[in-house]
Amino acid sequence: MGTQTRWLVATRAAAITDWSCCQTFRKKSITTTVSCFSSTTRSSSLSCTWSPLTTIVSSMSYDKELAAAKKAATLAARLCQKVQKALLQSDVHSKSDKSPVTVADYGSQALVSLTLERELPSQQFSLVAEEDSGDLREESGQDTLRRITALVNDTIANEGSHSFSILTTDDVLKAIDSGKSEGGSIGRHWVLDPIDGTKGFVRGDQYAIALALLDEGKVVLGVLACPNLPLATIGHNEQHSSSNEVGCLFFAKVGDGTYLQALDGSTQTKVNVSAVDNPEEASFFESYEAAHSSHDLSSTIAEKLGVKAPPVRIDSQAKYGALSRGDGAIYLRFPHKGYREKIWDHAAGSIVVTEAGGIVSDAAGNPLDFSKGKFLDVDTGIIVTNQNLMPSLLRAVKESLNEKASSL
Ligand SMILES: Nc1ncnc2c1ncn2[C@@H]1O[C@H](COP(=O)(O)OS(=O)(=O)O)[C@@H](OP(=O)(O)O)[C@H]1O
Ligand SMILES: [Mg+2]
Ligand SMILES: [Mg+2]
Ligand SMILES: [Mg+2]
Repeated sequence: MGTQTRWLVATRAAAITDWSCCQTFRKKSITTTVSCFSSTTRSSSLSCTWSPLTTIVSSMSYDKELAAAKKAATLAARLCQKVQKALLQSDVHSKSDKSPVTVADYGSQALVSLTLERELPSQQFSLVAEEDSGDLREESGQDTLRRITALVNDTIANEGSHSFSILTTDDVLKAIDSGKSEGGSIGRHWVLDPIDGTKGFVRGDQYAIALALLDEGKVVLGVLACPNLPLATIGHNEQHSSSNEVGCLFFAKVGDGTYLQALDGSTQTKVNVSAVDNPEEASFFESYEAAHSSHDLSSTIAEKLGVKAPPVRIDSQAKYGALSRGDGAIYLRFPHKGYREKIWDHAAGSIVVTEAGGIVSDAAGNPLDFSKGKFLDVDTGIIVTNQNLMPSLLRAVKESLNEKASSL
């Protein structure tokens, strides 16, 4: 069975998997040794320079923050699983930009925001998140708001924790709206995509709850909960579990590597990006939705590079997670003209990949800058790969973009 077919089988199987089994919610104390990056440990042909600020940032432990983020993302994943299993057409709405939003996007955002505030009570809380409560405050949004409130209360009740009292619709609106921060280069900001890949979620395919922390404009930790992603590696690398289990939690902290554990909290494994250096042996990821990334351009780049395998198309930052454990070696993302990338679509994914030894840059080889507010201003697109392949990937991207420009 080809890689892509296996993916489709795995993701379809994931969608029909019964998730009613109880997930243990263990509070783990994470004992980690924080090491500082030096330019030699992450050397590459790209300008991956680590400023003194980065050194200061990487010397902090962020242990409490990571534990809170894992808890928040896991809880939100449970809510999403419940909704995806029983998704009703009436649960899916259109935002003003015509993109879909569901009760689970709102519920996930409310739960993450409430959990972070509860777990880190002494810290000033700033959250940059995708959703806002505007539509839920309209008369027409009242039923949906009640449904979201019930979902959030149910999920908290099933957790068995008594530290939340029953939430009202107002509490839920406030929790959603605490995601209105603008971010920036000063202080700490959480960055949340409550469901990344909403289209995939609605289709019954891949999606991710993506949560990251910025400190002075740098991503210092990231968590990606991917409830439908098989725990077993897909593609050629068979070093991970060979079970049919789905539900991955990837997490990374600056200077400390990237780890993967099952969403039910099983033992964690350190992961690394693929070390492949021959493009003929590499496979690449791209958006499932052709409207989100030019499949034609990716195909030209892959051909120039010498990649033989067909693209692996999956929704959401699950692509970053899969790449961080070596399922594929390249991720190409070329949005169509006029689209501006948002920080919540890449913050968690980028640290998950870089801490696993990979490189994330724009199409010109510049590192992504998360310090400018909600938007990521990237040159043309985003490319991700390992250190071996990046120089030739950059050349292939440059040539393909030049050819495209001269053909217009
Ligand atoms: N036109 C356009 N171009 C590029 N990107 C867009 C566009 N429209 C939306 N989005 C963003 O894409 C996010 C989904 O991520 P992916 O593209 O990786 O997923 S997919 O495979 O296409 O489903 C998706 O994230 P969610 O809204 O969280 O699902 C959007 O932020
Ligand atoms: Mg998104
Ligand atoms: Mg989203
Ligand atoms: Mg969206």
